[in-house]
Amino acid sequence: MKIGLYFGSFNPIHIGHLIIANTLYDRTDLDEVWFVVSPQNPFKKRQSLVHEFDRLRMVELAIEDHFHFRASDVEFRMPKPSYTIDTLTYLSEQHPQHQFVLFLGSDNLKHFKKWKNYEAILEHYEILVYPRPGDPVSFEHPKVRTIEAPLLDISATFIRKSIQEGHSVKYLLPEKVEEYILAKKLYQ
Ligand SMILES: Nc1ncnc2c1ncn2[C@@H]1O[C@H](COP(=O)(O)OP(=O)(O)OP(=O)(O)O)[C@@H](O)[C@H]1O
Ligand SMILES: O=C(O)c1ccc[n+]([C@@H]2O[C@H](COP(=O)([O-])O)[C@@H](O)[C@H]2O)c1
Repeated sequence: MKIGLYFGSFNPIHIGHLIIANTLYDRTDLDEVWFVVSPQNPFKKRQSLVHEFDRLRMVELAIEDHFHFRASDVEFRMPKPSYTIDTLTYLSEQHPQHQFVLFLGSDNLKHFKKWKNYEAILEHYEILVYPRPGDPVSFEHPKVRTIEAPLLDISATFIRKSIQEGHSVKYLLPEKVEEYILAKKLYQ
C-alpha cells in the first residue's frame, strides 16, 4: 500500500490538519494516511506541550470516522527529539510491503535543509507539499510535489491561547477533541 505520513506535534490536532490530510488523500493515489504524533519536535520548545498520550488520544478521536486514516505512536518508543529520517527508516524496515510518502507543510519546507539527513529523505521518499498561509512554496526538486489545498490560517498556537484566555474554540476542532480538552482541563 501507499501510505502518506503526516508528522506533527498535534498539540492539539485541529481542522486545519484534517482538511489538509483529506485533501492530500483525495487528490493523490494514497491508500491510507497515518498521523504520526511526535513527542518532541527537534526545533520546538516543550513549553505548553501536553502529554504525548493526550495528543495521540485527540488524534484518534479526530479521525475515528475516517476509514483510511490511522494514528501512529511509533515515535513514542524512539529516541527524542523525534528526527523524521529515523522514523521513516524504521517504518520502512518494519513494513517493507508499504511505500511511504511524506507530507510537508510549506512552513516546514522553509527550514527543511536544516533537518537531520534531509538529503536522505529526498533520495528515498516522495514528498507531498501543501501550502500554509505566509509561506509560499519555494523548493524545487523532482521528488517534491505541491498539492493544491485550501489555505487555512488556523494553528494549534491560536487554539491553545484562546483556551487559556477563556475563549471558545468551537468549530476549530472536532467536537470530540474539544470535549476531551475541556474534560481533562488541557491548556488552561
Ligand atoms: N492550518 C494549517 N494549514 C496547513 N498546514 C498546517 C496547518 N496547521 C498545521 N499545519 C501543518 O501540520 C503540521 C503539524 O502541525 P503542528 O502540530 O505543528 O500544528 P500547528 O498548528 O502548526 O502547531 P503550533 O501552532 O503549535 O506550531 C505542521 O508541519 C504544519 O505544517
Ligand atoms: O528530522 C528533523 O530534523 C526534524 C526537524 C524539525 C521537525 N521535524 C518533524 O516535523 C514534524 C512537524 O512538527 P510540528 O511540531 O511542526 O508539528 C514533527 O514530526 C517533527 O519531529 C523533524
